[in-house]
Amino acid sequence: MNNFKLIPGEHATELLNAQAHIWNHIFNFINSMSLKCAIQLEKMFENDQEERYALTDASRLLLKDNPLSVTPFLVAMLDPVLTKPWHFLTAWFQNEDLTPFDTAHGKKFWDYGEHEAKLNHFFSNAMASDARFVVSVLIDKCSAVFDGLESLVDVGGGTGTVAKAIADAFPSMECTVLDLPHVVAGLEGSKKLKYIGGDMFEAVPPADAILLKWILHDWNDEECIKILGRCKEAITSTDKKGKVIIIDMIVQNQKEDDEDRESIETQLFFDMLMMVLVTGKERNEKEWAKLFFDAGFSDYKITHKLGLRSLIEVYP
Ligand SMILES: C[S@@+](CC[C@H](N)C(=O)[O-])C[C@H]1O[C@@H](n2cnc3c(N)ncnc32)[C@H](O)[C@@H]1O
Ligand SMILES: O=c1cc(-c2ccc(O)c(O)c2)oc2c(O)c(O)ccc12
Repeated sequence: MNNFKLIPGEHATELLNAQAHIWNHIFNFINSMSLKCAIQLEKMFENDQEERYALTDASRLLLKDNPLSVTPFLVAMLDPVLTKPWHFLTAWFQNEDLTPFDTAHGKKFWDYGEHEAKLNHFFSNAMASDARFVVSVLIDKCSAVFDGLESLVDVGGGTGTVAKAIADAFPSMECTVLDLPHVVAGLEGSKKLKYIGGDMFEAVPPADAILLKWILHDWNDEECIKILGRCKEAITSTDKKGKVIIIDMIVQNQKEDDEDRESIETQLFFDMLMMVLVTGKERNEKEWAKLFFDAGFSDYKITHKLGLRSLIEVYP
């Protein structure tokens, strides 16, 4: 193997560029890890009291004390428990395990969370920080979605960040959070806000509206149809016909121009994340529509863009 030309002369420049390009891909994870380090050292992203410089919007979202901070999400996603499964993608493609998370840890994500307080805590904080962000935009920009509703159940509503904010903003609405018993254990409700420990695959309490924020992307089509079926029962159990309100991504179609490249790439990162941690995926509009009709709904309306996610109202 020592007598052939490794690099044909005329292609040397192209090959060196290709090598540099691959190096960039190899070390992409250094971006994530350096960001995590900077956050943990709490050295950067300080507000400058003397206003010599201004923070960008992105830096502001990394401030520890900003209620809308994305830092809890970063801390959870880059914890070794959630990065380890990526080393098991190849093994998972060749075995029968449900997810790479199972292959790495020997159990499902939610069984792990139930028994490991640390993951449960990181994950709850990550979800709550996003929930604060989204619900403030929702109440500010999309309040018409809640017009005329007397009751709402936030299915998989976690520790109740969204339901609490909705109950405060619309005092005539009765809000309920349904989540797994270990998630809502010990949480105190109020007159306008109830917590129910249960299983959304079994039953969803009746209401005018069911909210599913960041739920359906965690599950495969068959599982989603079951959840949506329970939601449909919940909004049609009286003679009043309610609606399901979904907040999740609608994967954009690839376009010719570069404008939406980063957005689509981020949506596809989430698609991979859902495959690695749980049994879910991100869906395009056609795939969403099929889910709704397969679950027995008759119509849907995509009303608002919430960054990379959308608000979808689904009608029985
Ligand atoms: C990705 S989190 C989304 C939390 C919240 N909706 C938000 O967007 O901030 C998914 C939630 O679904 C809950 N969950 C998972 N399986 C469930 C089940 N079978 N019944 C009810 N809730 C469930 C989890 O505990 C978790 O709180
Ligand atoms: O690590 C994750 C795990 C889950 C998840 C865990 C337990 C469940 O019972 C469930 O239904 C979903 O969902 C995520 C998610 O939805 C994200 O957007 C980002 C990360 C995750």
